[in-house]
Amino acid sequence: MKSWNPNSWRNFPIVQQPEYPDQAVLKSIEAELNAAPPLVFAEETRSLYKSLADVCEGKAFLLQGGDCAESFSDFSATNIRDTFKTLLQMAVVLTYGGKCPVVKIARMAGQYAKPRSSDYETFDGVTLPSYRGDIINSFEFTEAARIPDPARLMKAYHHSAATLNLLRAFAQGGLADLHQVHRWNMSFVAANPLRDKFQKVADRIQEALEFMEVCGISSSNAPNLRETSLYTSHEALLLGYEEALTRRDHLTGDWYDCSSHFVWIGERTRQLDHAHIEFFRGINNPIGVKVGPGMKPDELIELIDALNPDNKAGRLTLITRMGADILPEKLPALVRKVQQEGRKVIWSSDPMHGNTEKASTGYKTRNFNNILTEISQFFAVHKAEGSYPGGVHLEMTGQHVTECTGGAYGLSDEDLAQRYRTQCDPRLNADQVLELGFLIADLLKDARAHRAKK
Ligand SMILES: O=C[C@H](O)[C@H](O)COP(=O)(O)O
Ligand SMILES: C=C(OP(=O)(O)O)C(=O)O
Ligand SMILES: [Mn+2]
Repeated sequence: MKSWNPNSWRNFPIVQQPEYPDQAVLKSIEAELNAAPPLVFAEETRSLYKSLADVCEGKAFLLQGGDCAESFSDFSATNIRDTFKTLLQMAVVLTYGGKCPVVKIARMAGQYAKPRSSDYETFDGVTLPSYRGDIINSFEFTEAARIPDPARLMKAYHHSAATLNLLRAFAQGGLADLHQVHRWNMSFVAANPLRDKFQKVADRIQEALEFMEVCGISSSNAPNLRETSLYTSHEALLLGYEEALTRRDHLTGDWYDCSSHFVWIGERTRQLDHAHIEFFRGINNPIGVKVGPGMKPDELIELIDALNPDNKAGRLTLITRMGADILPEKLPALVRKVQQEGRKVIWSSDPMHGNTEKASTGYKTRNFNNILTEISQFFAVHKAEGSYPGGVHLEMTGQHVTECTGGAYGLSDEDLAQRYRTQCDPRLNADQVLELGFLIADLLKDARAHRAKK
């Protein structure tokens, strides 16, 4: 491999980075971070890599989800717990309905940096620099709040550490025990028909557990029933932060970005000759890259070669985010090319970012039907091309928000004002996630039956 260092990205062009007024302060905080303990261990990252190799080979399904932008003000045990439960609930629906193991990756414990379409935003005639995520500046709409502040790197690190600590406790300390399956329901509406549907799944699982207990298999002797693996991820946009948390693993001598288990490159920063590709090629984490409608088949192969030159299963997840209308036109050629060239990748569908629209009431929103349509089209293309639809990537929360329209409750443009809380993009709420979970489970079951016949 061409020589690489955690800081070699600094010799490449880069976009979507803040301009800090005081470079000396930035340097000293980056040094402080570099001396701080890693957030994750390389060995954990390697187990995720292995699980993702299973996804790549069609033996498991990837569920990745969480906030568009985590925020310091929403940081609380309740919010972390509720998003965790929502992810678990969706995972159990997919595992049960799709008859398939599910690898769970949260967009949590580090999802603090945001690329923006525009450097400035205007409200009521006032124009200020855009909000770029809590690791960079503040959401508050004042001139002072929008100045990038390096102290926020340290704050993001500590918030990530505390979030991760709680997620590990939930995953291993009892809440994820399958016997707790009834407690994972986050539906807000008592009359939700899907609530009953979920209760039925939970009852069937409970019955199976009781039967297994009679046979001598219980939480006390079967760790798989008692605990789960939940990994973390974020868009590694702010490379100064990522560099500071990149460490050489003592066991293998390889470099890992220890800010989270999985990191991805966003649609706006994946230029082949730019800094993000340089940084990512040298870290040994499993990684992702967003693939929008502008991607060309040859360019995709170049990107894959840059990021996964050894063609390892599990290393690279292509997260397509095309838009419901455009996907059927653009995705087939990309899939065909990757198949022809024999590249091992995971195909995951982000049905959120290509379907953002402005509601008549002015809110940035996404419609449930468009989200579902993009996912259905994604499954249909992979069925036609003989490839494996390996996962979904969702912006979602366990909070009772009204940010995406549609779904079983038919949220309208007018309803959005009730609980519109996001600091960046609109998220699915727990009811909408559950609904989507059942629909994806059917698609997954069909995809797996189709593959089994081949
Ligand atoms: O989360 C993704 C991007 O940061 C987000 O979609 C950009 O939003 P904007 O178009 O409002 O800048
Ligand atoms: C920035 C994001 O997406 P994209 O890079 O696909 O626009 C995101 O996932 O929040
Ligand atoms: Mn987003």
